[in-house]
This record gives sequence, structure tokens and C-alpha cells, in this order.
Amino acid sequence: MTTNVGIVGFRGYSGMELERILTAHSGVTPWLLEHRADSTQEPQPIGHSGPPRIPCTAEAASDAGIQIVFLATPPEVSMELAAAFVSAGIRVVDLSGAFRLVTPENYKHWYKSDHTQPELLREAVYGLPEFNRAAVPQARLLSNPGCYPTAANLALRPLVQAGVIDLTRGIVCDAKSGVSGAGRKASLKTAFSEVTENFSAYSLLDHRHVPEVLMNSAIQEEDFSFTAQLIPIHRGILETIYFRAKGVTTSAELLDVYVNAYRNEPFVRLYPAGAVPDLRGVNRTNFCDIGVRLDSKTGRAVVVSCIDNLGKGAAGQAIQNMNLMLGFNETEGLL
Ligand SMILES: NC(=O)C1=CN([C@@H]2O[C@H](COP(=O)(O)OP(=O)(O)OC[C@H]3O[C@@H](n4cnc5c(N)ncnc54)[C@H](OP(=O)(O)O)[C@@H]3O)[C@@H](O)[C@H]2O)C=CC1
Ligand SMILES: CC(=O)N[C@@H](CCC(=O)OP(=O)(O)O)C(=O)O
Repeated sequence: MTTNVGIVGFRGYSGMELERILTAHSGVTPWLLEHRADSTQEPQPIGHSGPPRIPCTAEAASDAGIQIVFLATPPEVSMELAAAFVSAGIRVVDLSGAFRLVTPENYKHWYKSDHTQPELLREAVYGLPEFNRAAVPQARLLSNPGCYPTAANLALRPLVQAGVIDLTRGIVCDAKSGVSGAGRKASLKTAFSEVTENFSAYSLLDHRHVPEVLMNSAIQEEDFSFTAQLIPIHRGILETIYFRAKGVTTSAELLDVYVNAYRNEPFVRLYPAGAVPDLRGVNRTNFCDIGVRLDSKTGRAVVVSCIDNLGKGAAGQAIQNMNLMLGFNETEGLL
């Protein structure tokens, strides 16, 4: 007997990745929730029509016995759908930024539009299991973290908590993302000729993922500089994080902070002191790979944190959260 789960936004990049992983998951059966019948119907190979499709309504999902719905949709769409599903007693895992920022004012400031579901926003559980695993199983509305913040928070929070960053000298997070991070919808920014053999920075000083890093790693805005950049690859996020160390003098000591924090974490992999991970190592996985180097003479430190934006940055992490919500082994379907 498997549990029925639904995917809205299954034609998008995160939705497709959800379908791919959930199809191979031993405990669930995915259903596709069709939000509009006029969307392009992509041809299916003969004999491989994929999961069943039903209309994207709470009623149809209830009739199909769906327990959890994944929303791989833009934030304004997620807000409305989350309200409808939650009030029908169907749990939601939302992949958008709609429910990550705690207050409607903060949401409006960074996402430039009003929040239409302030009560649900208060109730939502932020699902970065490495930091708040205990709250995830009971969530009715699970807010899946953003891609850049996942890589940044997994790298920064243990170091801030251990007090080994000299915050008075600032942190610089130089972040690079593959083009799938911008979604599948056609745009000039992501057109092949704009992206290929190119490399560009965007959203300088006001990227909407900044507050998500600050609130989860207890860093002040004035101490954190973040720049998002687009690199000509399909998937992957690599963040190079620079700071001055405090109270530790070797790469091994800095690495030890991570070893202690992530000893029992199945999805955070640490590289030996001085060695660094790369994007190929995390491609199509739910891992976050971290490497560190500290210059003993000057105290300058560099951390490299890598994820697949569609894996640990979106669908993989959403399924890790689903596993906790449904009482499965946390790694089911993901290793
Ligand atoms: N891409 C990434 O790396 C990450 C994305 N996210 C977030 O996850 C969400 C999905 O992202 P991504 O997969 O990249 O986006 P895509 O642009 O690839 O896909 C968006 C999906 O949303 C659907 N959609 C659009 N409008 C509506 C609507 N009015 N009602 C219902 N469905 C709608 C689209 O359907 P159709 O195709 O039929 O138009 C499409 O399937 C976004 O909020 C994004 O910010 C979060 C972390 C990482
Ligand atoms: C390369 C690229 O454009 N990446 C996107 C990732 C943001 C994203 O997915 O946004 P939410 O999860 O917060 O909705 C961006 O920088 O806006």
C-alpha cells in the first residue's frame, strides 16, 4: 500500500524532478494535478504515459486520496493553492518563496507584492531538516527553502553558532547558479544565445534570498554581502564564501566544526581540510558538499558549498521533508 501524493507545476523543472524521484520512491504514488487543460501536452513515449492526471482542485485531490501536494509553482500561485488544499485537510509542501519569510511585511519588502495568506504564513514550517527536523513531521504547510539559502545556510549556520566567524569583518557569499534555477518559462535572460559563453551577475545587494540566509544563520544584513551569478550550465549552485576566522587557526579546526554539526546528517558531505567539492559531485543528488580552507597566517577563510538547485535546492529537499512528514526513512528515494 503506497501513499498518494500530488504535484502541481509538473511541467516545470522542479515539478519534473519531483515526478522523477517520486516515481522511483517505494512508499508513494505520484499524481499530476493539471492546473490548465490548455498547457502544451508534451508527447509521451508509447507505453509510458506517466502518473495519472487529475484536475488541480482540492476536491479532485481528496477524491484521489492524496495526502500531500507539492506546489512547484510561482509564489503568488502557491499562496492561493496552499490555502485551498490546507483547508481541505491536504498537507502541502511548497517549493516557492511564498511562505519562507515569517511576516507579511518582510515578504512584501523582498518579493514586491502583498501576502494574501498571512495566517498560513504564520503557521508554515520552514523545512531545512538539518536545522529543524523536529518541527517537520507535524507540518500542515511545509515551506521548502530556497536554493541559494540552502547552500549558504548549511555552510554558515554551524560556523556562526560556534563563534568562529569574525562578524565585524563581514561575510561575502559569491554564488553561482545554473540556468535551470530561473525556471523553465521562456525569458530573454535565459535564452541560449544570452547564456552560452557568458557569465553575469544579477540582483546586486537586493536578491530576495538574502533575508532567508540572515534569519536562519543569525547574521545581520550589514555583515553579509551576497551576489547571485548565472553560469552557462543547466543545473548546480556553487557558493564561495569568504570571511575572517576567529578562535580557530587551521583548516582542520574549521572542518571540525562541520564534523560535529553534521556527524549524523545523511545529506551533508564534508571534504578533507583544504580540498574542495565541485558541481559534478552533486549533480542529480540531494547532497550538499562542503570544503574549507583557512590561512593560518592571516585568518582568511574560504568555504565552498555545492548543491544541485533542483535536488537539495528544490525537489530533493522537498521529498526529504515529505519523508519526515509521512514517517518514512528520511533518505528513502534519495540515495
Ligand atoms: N528552479 C529552481 O532551481 C528552484 C525553484 N524554486 C521555486 O519553485 C517553484 C517552481 O520553480 P521552477 O520549477 O523553476 O519553475 P518553472 O518555471 O520551471 O515551472 C513553473 C510551473 O508552475 C506552473 N504554473 C505557472 N503558473 C501557474 C498557475 N497560475 N497555476 C498553476 N501552475 C502554474 C507552470 O505550469 P505550465 O508549464 O503549465 O505553465 C510550471 O509547471 C518557483 O516558485 C521557484 O521559485 C525553488 C528552488 C529552486
Ligand atoms: C538562476 C536564477 O535566476 N535563480 C533564481 C532562483 C530563485 C528561486 O528559485 O526563487 P524562489 O525559490 O525564492 O522563488 C533567482 O535568482 O531568482
